[in-house]
Amino acid sequence: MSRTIRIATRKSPLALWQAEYVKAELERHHSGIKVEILGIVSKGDKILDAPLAKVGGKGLFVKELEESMLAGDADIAVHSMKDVPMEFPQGLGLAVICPRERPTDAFVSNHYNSIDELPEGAIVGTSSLRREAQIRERRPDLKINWLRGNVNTRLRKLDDGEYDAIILATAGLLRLKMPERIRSEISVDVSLPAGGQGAVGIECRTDDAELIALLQPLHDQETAWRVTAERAMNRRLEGGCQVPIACYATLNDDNSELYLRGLVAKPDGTLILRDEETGKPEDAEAMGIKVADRLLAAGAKTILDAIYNTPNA
Ligand SMILES: NCc1[nH]cc(CCC(=O)O)c1CC(=O)O
Repeated sequence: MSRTIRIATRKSPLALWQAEYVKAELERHHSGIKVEILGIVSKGDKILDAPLAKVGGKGLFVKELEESMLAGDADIAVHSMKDVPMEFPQGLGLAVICPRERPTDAFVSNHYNSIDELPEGAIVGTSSLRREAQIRERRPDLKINWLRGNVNTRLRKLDDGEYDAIILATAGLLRLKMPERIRSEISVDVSLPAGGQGAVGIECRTDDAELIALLQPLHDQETAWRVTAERAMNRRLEGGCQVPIACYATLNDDNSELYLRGLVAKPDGTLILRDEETGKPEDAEAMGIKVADRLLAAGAKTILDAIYNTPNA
């Protein structure tokens, strides 16, 4: 088939890696198609000194890519599933979820090997309330400082000595070919990942059946079941990646059982509500909702309302 597929992407190194990955996979599966990458500079990439919520919120990056597809300038957008909002605009939808990279958080430091090795009062950089809460629960003595920017910027700030350690997604460091930066992978028992972390999704117009068919070989059903459960939980809790919510699902060896763990935390780590559910992969969505509802009943709503009502969040 001779068709050109245009990929809209942010121009950060990670976003470009994801776009190049999808381009290579599409070319591998379909000889004869052309794939072009259309880099879009986002407002969120230009304004780095303000909390993301103030520049337009968690969905800002995605919205600009969606506009280019709706305008007909691009055919697909490639997203990190962790950053994709729960609802899609009219006419757009998620066509494919690609195989997941390692979903863990990574401990990155030039002096220490793990959270437990950090000396008392050490400074840890992260701007994820999810990571902050879980670190504080384990190590209330540590100082957690704000850290934004793309992966390279964050690493430079670490190297400049502003932090004793920083926390980044393992997947990002592996994709950017910096495995040596990972001093240790943080166990999911210590830092439960964000919903969708490590997975890449492809969004396109829902009326483009030919394109959706071309994308199908990139789909990974195991990742899709896991991410579906995680996102269902997030959706019920109305959480994006700017809230202290973690959710992580795994499959057993023969894919007969899906195991979902979730938590909602006070950012200061003094209260972390945890819940879990086991079920059939086909019931992923219902499992996510069930865990979320139990967390809400246990007090998650009070925690989340307090965060949404904090002016600087
Ligand atoms: N919040 C930003 C973000 N969104 C996706 C990744 C990379 C890993 C992934 O695809 O989940 C990262 C970087 C990070 O959290 O360190």
